[in-house]
Amino acid sequence: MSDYVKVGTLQVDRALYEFIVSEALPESGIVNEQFWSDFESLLADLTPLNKNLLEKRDALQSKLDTWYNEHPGNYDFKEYKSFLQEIGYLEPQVEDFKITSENVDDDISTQAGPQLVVPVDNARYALNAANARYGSLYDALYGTDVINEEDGAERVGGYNPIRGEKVVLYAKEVLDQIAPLTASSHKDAVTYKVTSGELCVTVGDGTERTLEESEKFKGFQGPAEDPSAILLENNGLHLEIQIDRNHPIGKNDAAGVKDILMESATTTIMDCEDSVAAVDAEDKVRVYKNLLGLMKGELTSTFDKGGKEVTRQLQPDRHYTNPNGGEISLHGRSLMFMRNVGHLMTTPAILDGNGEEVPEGIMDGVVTSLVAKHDLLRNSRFRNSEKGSIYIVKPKMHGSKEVAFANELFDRIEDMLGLERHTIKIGVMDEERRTTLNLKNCIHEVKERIVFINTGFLDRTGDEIHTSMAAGPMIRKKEMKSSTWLQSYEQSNVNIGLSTGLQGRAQIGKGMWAMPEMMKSMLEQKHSQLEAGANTAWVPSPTAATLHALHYHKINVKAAQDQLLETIQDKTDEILEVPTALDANWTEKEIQEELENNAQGILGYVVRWVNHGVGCSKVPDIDDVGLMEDRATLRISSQHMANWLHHGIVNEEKVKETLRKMAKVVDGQNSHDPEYRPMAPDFNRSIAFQAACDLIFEGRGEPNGYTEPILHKRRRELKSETYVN
Ligand SMILES: CC(=O)SCCNC(=O)CCNC(=O)[C@H](O)C(C)(C)COP(=O)(O)OP(=O)(O)OC[C@H]1O[C@@H](n2cnc3c(N)ncnc32)[C@H](O)[C@@H]1OP(=O)(O)O
Ligand SMILES: O=CC(=O)O
Ligand SMILES: [Mg+2]
Repeated sequence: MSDYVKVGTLQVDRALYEFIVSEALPESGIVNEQFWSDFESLLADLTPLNKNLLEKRDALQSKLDTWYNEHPGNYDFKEYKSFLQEIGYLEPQVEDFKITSENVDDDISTQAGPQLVVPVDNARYALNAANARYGSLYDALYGTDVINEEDGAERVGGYNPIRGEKVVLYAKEVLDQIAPLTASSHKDAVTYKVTSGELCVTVGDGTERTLEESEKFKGFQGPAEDPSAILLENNGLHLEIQIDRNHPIGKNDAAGVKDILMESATTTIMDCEDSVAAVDAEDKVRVYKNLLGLMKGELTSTFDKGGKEVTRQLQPDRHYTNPNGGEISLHGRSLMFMRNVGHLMTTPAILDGNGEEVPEGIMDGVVTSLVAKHDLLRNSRFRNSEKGSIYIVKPKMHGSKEVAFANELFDRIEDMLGLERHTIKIGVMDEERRTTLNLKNCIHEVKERIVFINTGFLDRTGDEIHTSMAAGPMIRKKEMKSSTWLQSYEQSNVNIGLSTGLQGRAQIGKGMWAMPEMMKSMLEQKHSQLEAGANTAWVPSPTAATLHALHYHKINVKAAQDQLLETIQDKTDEILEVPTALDANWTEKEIQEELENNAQGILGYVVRWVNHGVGCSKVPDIDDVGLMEDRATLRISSQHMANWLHHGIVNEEKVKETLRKMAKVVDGQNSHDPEYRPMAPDFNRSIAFQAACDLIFEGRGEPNGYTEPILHKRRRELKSETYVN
């Protein structure tokens, strides 16, 4: 139960108050009384603006619903577009301009590489993510389906040398592609050494080879004649050949190579948003504490792994001798962004003078910036930003006024925390339809602090369904990825990013690979995001980051972007193509399959969210493929079901029956967990099951189809029940 401390007119939950006063404020250069009084005025000034923006969202949605209802079936496109202009949904476009963001770390501005996302409330995972700047290629290959299990190469039990051999072969082929040797293969190497500043590789017949492009050799560790590590660089990404003839793998390798370490997650998003379940002050403090620990370099996590106690902490930087005998050091950790929540939710962690919950996005902005100020003040043994910037990702904004509001919030936070103007950088998620359509204007509002745009296609799909809910039944979920609106949205995002000068200053990012176990498919497909002009793209795990890094070695993103700059076109009309299936003639089997797949994903995710407070889960779909589910994927599934219900493709009874059936399946999938509370057979008593029902049956009326309001309400209900019992 909440216990509030009165500070001025604010009431601050004691847990949050104590965290701020005793952990976040000391050494930040900010005085307690001043902090709270500035926070109070900031809230007083900005809360009404935040509310107005949310009202505007609802007003526009209501106009859209009315319009679609008045224009059933195939409407006149020109008329539709004029209507969107009239209501201000399509904004008049600003004049051409270029962004001017300064003090952006190279990891963002010029280095192309994978972007990892991690729920920051999980310290073990968050530390793993921060440390995922470098990852073992051998482990990534051995542990995933990239290497097949044929001919005795199964992934079972202890180390399988047949599999190991395949891994080494694959990895050496990677080396041959990234840093080829003159007239030889790395497979033939027997020694690596450094002679007169050059990498010298002796092959099987005793001949000496070197790199085809000698400038790719950047450094080494250990003695030049017998190095323990060789550092290479290609397309701005590093990799390290690790040599140890006493190591179980190295001793069986002719050149003593024990592993190839790949520079992997160049940047990481420490997520406070869709992969996190944080519904009250207790939860928010857990999130903020981990962030503070990361920024002060003090976070540790101790856990049991394979029967052994392991303590994880941040990795130090990496040091090498350069070819000329000098020293070089490289970041040992991924550059961290912090994803704040959007403008929608309020939080009971602070109540304002009227006793009302304050906007959670404002609180996140203030507290995460305060926490990150410790990095700028060098209150840590490590640096996150060498350039003295704070990186915040702002999700779920609709249109340029909402981006302008985020800009104003950041200005105010900078004033409050004594930071220079534009110290706080912004990553703008292009994941709502109104932002996609007005992206140029959105970027313009933050042109001095923007450091990324990213196509969050998952939320964006949810918003596509919700916005045009009344237009008709939507195409099936799996068809969305190839639909016109989505493809044009992806292209338009890159076009606008390039034409507003993001190249060389900021990231143009693409979305999540949501099948964490399908790494072979990822390797086969995710390079297309780079070819489409992205210099970063999201991955769900460190292993995926290491494998995705291979794409950046193959593709020179800057060259791809330069080519795309030649062919920029306006895509507005295509983006406006609503993905309805007005003539659909689905069979009963297809309809049931769609329902069951959506229901399984919803229930599998929601049960862990509501009952266990887990915001991101791997949930099997009906084909038994484990999918990364977070609030954005939940938004899609629940809105899709709500849409088919609304248009009579399915009826309420059928949906309920499917939910009950799939709840039993999900219970079965979780039966190994002693903490798990089954949803069946007493469905009415399961708060998680009720939450899933609400998300579907009330989905049409939820603001922009977001799932947060229902999830928060139901999780709080469960928490209060647990405290009472
Ligand atoms: C639409 C959007 O907004 S997408 C952005 C939000 N989504 C995310 O952030 C996805 C992040 N990924 C995850 O949370 C997880 O990978 C999941 C939930 C998908 C799968 O988790 P699990 O089932 O626990 O994974 P699995 O058992 O295969 O692997 C666990 C190991 O991988 C590590 N791991 C998995 N994901 C991550 C991650 N994102 N960052 C760091 N480490 C990770 C864990 O630390 C653990 O290793 P450890 O034992 O050494 O600590
Ligand atoms: O946040 C990412 C998305 O796809 O949504
Ligand atoms: Mg999103």
